[in-house]
Amino acid sequence: MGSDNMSLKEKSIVFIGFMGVGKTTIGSLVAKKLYRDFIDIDQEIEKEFDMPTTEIFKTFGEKVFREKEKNIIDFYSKQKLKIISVGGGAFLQEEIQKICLSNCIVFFLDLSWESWKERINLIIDSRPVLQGKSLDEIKELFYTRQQYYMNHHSKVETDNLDIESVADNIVDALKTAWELYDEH
Ligand SMILES: Nc1ncnc2c1ncn2[C@@H]1O[C@H](COP(=O)(O)OP(=O)(O)O)[C@@H](O)[C@H]1O
Ligand SMILES: O=C(O)C1=C[C@@H](OP(=O)(O)O)[C@@H](O)[C@H](O)C1
Ligand SMILES: [Mg+2]
Repeated sequence: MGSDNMSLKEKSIVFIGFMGVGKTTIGSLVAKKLYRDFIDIDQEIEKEFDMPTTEIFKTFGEKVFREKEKNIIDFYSKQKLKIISVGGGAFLQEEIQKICLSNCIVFFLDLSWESWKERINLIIDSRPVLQGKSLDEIKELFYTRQQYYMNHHSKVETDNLDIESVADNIVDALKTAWELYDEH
């Protein structure tokens, strides 16, 4: 496996990080700025099941969701020039980590717990993993999950930055890397 035949510039970009850090919003904006296709893995899963994630969890269970998540990520991460946002639970699967890290450039969107908890109301209804949990339980999940996100190529700080600024920082970082490592 791997992507030895792909130049750095052709590699797809993958965004990882905890629920609500902005993977979908920022990924979509970065795609627009780079004139690339944007793929949100959750949206692809929802299209396949023709129902929202919360319904998929209720009807088929998390295991079925995770299997579909892996298959869709495997499909898109092997393609060139895509901007891909995966769900916050994707990197809990070692196989997904391996596929993304070997084929793509993986950006970890980092946000502190203090900033994250201000955002909870924006996402709670659409994230089945958070539902029925106390704030303390969510905090524990937040910190437990961080170890999986340590497997990345580049970390992006997002605290106190609006979506536009984060996306611009990512585009700048990519352009610098592409120039530095341009094989031609
Ligand atoms: N840098 C930011 N500043 C303020 N709000 C943000 C920022 N990034 C994302 N958001 C908001 O947080 C919510 C969750 O964003 P989303 O892109 O769905 O996150 P994820 O895909 O990581 O779960 C959205 O309402 C989005 O507008
Ligand atoms: O962290 C998780 O386990 C999940 C995160 C969600 O995506 P976002 O990270 O985009 O919210 C979505 O894949 C699903 O609700 C499960
Ligand atoms: Mg998302």
